[in-house]
Amino acid sequence: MLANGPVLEKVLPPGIRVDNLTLRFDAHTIFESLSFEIRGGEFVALLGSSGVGKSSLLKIIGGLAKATSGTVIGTDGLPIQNRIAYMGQQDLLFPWLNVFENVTLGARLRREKIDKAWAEHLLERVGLSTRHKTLPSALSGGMRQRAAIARTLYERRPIVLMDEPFSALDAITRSMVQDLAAELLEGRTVLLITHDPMEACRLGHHLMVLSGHPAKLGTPITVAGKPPRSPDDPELQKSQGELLRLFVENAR
Ligand SMILES: Nc1ncnc2c1ncn2[C@@H]1O[C@H](COP(=O)(O)OP(=O)(O)OP(=O)(O)O)[C@@H](O)[C@H]1O
Repeated sequence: MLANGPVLEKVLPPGIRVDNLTLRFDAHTIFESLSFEIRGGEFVALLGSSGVGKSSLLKIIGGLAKATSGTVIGTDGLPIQNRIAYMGQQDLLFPWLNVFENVTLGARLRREKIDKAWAEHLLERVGLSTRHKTLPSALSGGMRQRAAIARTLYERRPIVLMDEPFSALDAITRSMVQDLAAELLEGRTVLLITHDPMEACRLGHHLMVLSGHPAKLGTPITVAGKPPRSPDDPELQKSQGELLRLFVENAR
């Protein structure tokens, strides 16, 4: 703080408050009375076996699907749907738009001026600087995913929801893009679905595991230290061990 100068306060984004959320498809209850809170500015990784209900939960939080009952609201008491950037499992790139046009699509739809420098910076950071004019059909699966990540980051929303965003990337690119996400999403409220315990422990402040039928959330695991953690960080390894033990217990 500068003496007699302005106090530079960091404005925290809103967190997410989920209260008594229940989801049923016919007689099948996916989860029941799920309640939890993600504090503003925290990066939470959500894990759990396939089909347990992770994507459904993320879509409900993002306002893309309806819960049977329960509420989702910002920790500031206001709705969050218009403050979210959402990246789903499918990259949803528009096939007739090139990479640059896809990344800046949100601005186009809102009829805003396009921040060309920001889009170019992101495309460079995800390794697509020579692909601005390429159509999605001419990209590999990993490239498409990187374009979708750039599009999500372009939005600069206070809350970011991501469903397995790095799954199609090779190990080296994945590590590079994880570093980029940790850097650019620092200070935002993030909920990331991943099947990769290492990824969760590299990036998350807290880890939540959804398990059982109907699914419940266990006590969150807190990972000490600042993301992105190096793979040989003892805190990462400790949390990864804790997570794997939990998976084994849940499978019994
Ligand atoms: N629209 C729907 N109608 C009926 N059942 C559905 C619908 N959407 C999801 N389900 C069911 O809800 C359950 C949870 O699905 P969901 O996609 O949320 O799981 P997940 O944990 O994200 O799985 P994965 O890790 O494989 O992506 C599954 O049994 C799925 O078949």
